[in-house]
Amino acid sequence: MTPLALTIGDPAGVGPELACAAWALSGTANLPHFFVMGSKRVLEKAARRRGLHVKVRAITDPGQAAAVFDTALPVLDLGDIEYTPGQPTDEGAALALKALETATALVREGRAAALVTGPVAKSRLARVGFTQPGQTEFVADACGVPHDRAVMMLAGPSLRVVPVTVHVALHAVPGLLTADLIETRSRIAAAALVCDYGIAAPRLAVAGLNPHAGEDGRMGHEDGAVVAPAVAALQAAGIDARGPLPADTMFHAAARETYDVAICMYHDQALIPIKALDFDEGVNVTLGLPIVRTSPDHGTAFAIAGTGQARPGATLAALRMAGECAARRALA
Ligand SMILES: NC(=O)C1=CN([C@@H]2O[C@H](COP(=O)(O)OP(=O)(O)OC[C@H]3O[C@@H](n4cnc5c(N)ncnc54)[C@H](O)[C@@H]3O)[C@@H](O)[C@H]2O)C=CC1
Ligand SMILES: NCC(=O)COP(=O)(O)O
Repeated sequence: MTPLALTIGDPAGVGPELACAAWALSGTANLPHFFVMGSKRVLEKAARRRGLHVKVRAITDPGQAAAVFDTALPVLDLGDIEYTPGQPTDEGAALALKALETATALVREGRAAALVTGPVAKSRLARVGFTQPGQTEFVADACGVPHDRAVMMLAGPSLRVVPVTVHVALHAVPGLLTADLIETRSRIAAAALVCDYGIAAPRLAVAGLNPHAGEDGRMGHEDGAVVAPAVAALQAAGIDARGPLPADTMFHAAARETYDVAICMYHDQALIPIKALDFDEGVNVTLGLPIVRTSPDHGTAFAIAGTGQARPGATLAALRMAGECAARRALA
């Protein structure tokens, strides 16, 4: 009954209200027990604004969450702040960062079963001392895992995708892509699909970088020079990998049946198809870590925070997936 730790995210975003909505739906959605790392007052205000009757109860230790969860949303309280939905502040970013740091430490210590991070705005966090490109790299650093071995995967009912390069400018992508990076990230993804998702022999579809996967070098050299050698190395290691495949025909329904994960060369090549297909159930999960970490696929959605329009599906899916992966690891 070790609970999951859910961070509140940026208080001005949709994180607090979705934490409350998830608790309110936890019975019907069959969610594992969780507690929020954040602010009792912020959660209470967010629930009220959304018209939810959620009792929020402060706990002092994750071990108390199970006894509280059936009647109230447990929170490890980091204090109150002034906040307005949709209007991010440095104070709010500092609370989000503190929640992330504290929750990550608790999961590392085994006092919470997995980390589920609420949405934060990276540009706001950077103003209060956050040095990493995203929460993925923050958690990797906390676990002592090099950034190239902490692999972002987005998973939904229709598709799983891994972006090999992530939060970098598009013009930098060709220079960053190496056969070694593609192979390393693909191997970590394949291993995680076995351990955390119970897929005995994962099938990897590796996208090309250029249109038509380079069209035999007429539309760019990277597919032949970088992606193809990575796929060959994966195959030589006994991994069921194919590619480089033209990315434009990888994501239609019949194509998706032929693989378990699409290895993509850059952020939008991966995230556009999954957010088009599975936005309301998409989970961002970090593979290759000693702890389980998931997150809803969406961001802070400042424009709709506090309006009641934010849909909770991705948060529910992130909690559920974290619980399932943690349970599978506990049994291994
Ligand atoms: N896991 C995380 O912490 C993530 C954080 N971000 C951050 O979020 C901030 C805003 O990013 P955007 O690109 O605008 O993405 P976003 O996901 O916040 O919003 C994109 C669009 O989707 C809508 N939307 C988002 N979540 C929704 C929900 N639960 N229900 C209904 N509609 C929803 C928004 O209203 C907006 O129209 C950025 O600062 C970015 O860094 C973005 C993605 C993931
Ligand atoms: N586009 C995905 C995203 O922004 C999530 O990043 P992270 O904070 O989970 O590293």
